[in-house]
Amino acid sequence: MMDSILDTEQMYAADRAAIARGISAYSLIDRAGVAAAEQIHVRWPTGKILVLCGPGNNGGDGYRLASQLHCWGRAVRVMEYAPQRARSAEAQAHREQCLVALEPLDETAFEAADIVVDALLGMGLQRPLSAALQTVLQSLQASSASICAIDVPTGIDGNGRCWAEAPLQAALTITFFRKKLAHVLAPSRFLCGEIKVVDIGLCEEDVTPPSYLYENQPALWQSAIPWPQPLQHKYQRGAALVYGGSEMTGAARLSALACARAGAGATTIACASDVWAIYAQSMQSVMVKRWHSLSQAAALSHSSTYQAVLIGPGLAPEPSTQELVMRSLLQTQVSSWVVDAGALTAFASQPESLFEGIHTSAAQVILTPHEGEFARLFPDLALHSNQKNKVERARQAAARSGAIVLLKGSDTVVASPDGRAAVQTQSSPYLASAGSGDVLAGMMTGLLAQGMSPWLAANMAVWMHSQAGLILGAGLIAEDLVQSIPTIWQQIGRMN
Ligand SMILES: NC(=O)C1=CN([C@@H]2O[C@H](COP(=O)(O)OP(=O)(O)OC[C@H]3O[C@@H](n4cnc5c(N)ncnc54)[C@H](O)[C@@H]3O)[C@@H](O)[C@H]2O)[C@@H](O)CC1
Ligand SMILES: Nc1ncnc2c1ncn2[C@@H]1O[C@H](COP(=O)(O)OP(=O)(O)O)[C@@H](O)[C@H]1O
Ligand SMILES: [K+]
Repeated sequence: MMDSILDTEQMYAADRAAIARGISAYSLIDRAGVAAAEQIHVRWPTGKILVLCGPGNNGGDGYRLASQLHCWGRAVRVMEYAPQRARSAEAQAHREQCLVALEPLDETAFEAADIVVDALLGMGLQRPLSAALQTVLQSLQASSASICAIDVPTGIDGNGRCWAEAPLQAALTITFFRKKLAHVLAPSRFLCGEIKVVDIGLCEEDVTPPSYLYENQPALWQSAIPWPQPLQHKYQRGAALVYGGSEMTGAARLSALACARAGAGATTIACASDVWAIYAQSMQSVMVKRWHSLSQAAALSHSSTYQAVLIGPGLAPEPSTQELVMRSLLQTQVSSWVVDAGALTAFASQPESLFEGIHTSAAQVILTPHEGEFARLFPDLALHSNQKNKVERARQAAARSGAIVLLKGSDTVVASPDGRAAVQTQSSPYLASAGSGDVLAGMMTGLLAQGMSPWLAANMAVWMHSQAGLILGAGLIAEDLVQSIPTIWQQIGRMN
């Protein structure tokens, strides 16, 4: 079973479940403090340590880890923020037992420390930081000390919401039991630096109901990889259809090549007859089929010739695209569909009709919007009009549309209507390049054509795409992503 990712509420609930089965709240802080001290000692074996303790249980962890580091002979100072504030009994107990002298917070001391441990505020943050605390964070950031955050860098809560003008940027973040949303979603993930998850005695059974949110890692889809079988011919490996546009013909070509390299045995581009020559001249392994009318185009996906269809890359966001999507999808016999780009924007004025089509269709659909396309289909769930986090927004969109929603970005989220969701946490900003999304959609279609379930194909494609971005790095263009797919397959092959 994969480790799940928790939101703040789920973490507090897991805490309560662990306490109910006999681990005391005092010992949770005890374990957290000792485990964090170990990590700090290993990462920075020498140097003067300053621990900043806040008024909550995050501060409780700070007192405990300071004592532990002191026992190991480290030079440690402890400074308190809001010491007079009422705290939990267990945080108070750890404060009283602290083996290091408690000093008032003094910003001039930051520069003298080699390592500053931020145990000011943790995931329980609920309101904007006071101006005084923001100033403390600013002087800490300006100092030359290495910053180690306990649970989360002060200024962001467990769900990744930012409550500070300038939250702290840590070099290392030590968190407990499981990663929280703040550790996987952008931009908070980038404030954490390296992230270490340590054990404090909680177990997956303490998370009830289960979170169903995971990091997108090979363990999620590895056992379902469609390796070709010795006796298969190309159509048994899987056939895919990619609808090509009439103006931006490059998009569908990139998608089709990525689809073929992802392993579809036969990939076909379908396009209007007047642009057939453009496609036919430039494609070799990919077949090109021409249609003369919209009904002919739609009919191509009414038979079971193909196992997967991709519609959208390079298609104009206009009524004819909307009509093509509806007419092809409603009567399709192809089980898996990817709807992307122009085919998403075509429904901007009436997203409900797309969702109705998806609910009515026999196909399983993956929608692959970036935030802009997402805002057109789900305006109330858009980034700046909804306070909810990206996982929640994608989950609601999936439930509403009946499709798997793959919401792109530096923290791509895949959410299924059944509630499962996954976040891609390792990626490359060089993927922000024209045509990169077309390659992603194509790879997904290739995996679907080979019979992978939409949930797994979506996640595997996102992972492969990110991996290609990480390997290629600076200078990559979408064509390179296509070229690198065999290397990614070799990498996956070596994992097995
Ligand atoms: N299983 C767990 O979740 C465990 C959590 N532990 C620690 O406990 C922390 C959570 O503890 P708490 O719930 O006490 O929360 P925090 O320590 O994060 O802080 C909450 C406290 O700060 C106050 N506060 C909230 N927003 C504020 C603001 N903007 N300015 C000033 N004060 C503010 C609150 O009134 C409360 O007193 C975690 O981050 C973690 O470090 C560990 O002790 C052990 C186990
Ligand atoms: N800053 C970033 N870091 C990592 N990946 C990114 C970043 N920005 C975009 N991407 C990825 O690059 C791809 C871009 O897709 P899309 O926006 O559809 O572009 P296009 O339409 O030009 O192909 C998506 O897979 C997205 O997740
Ligand atoms: K903290």
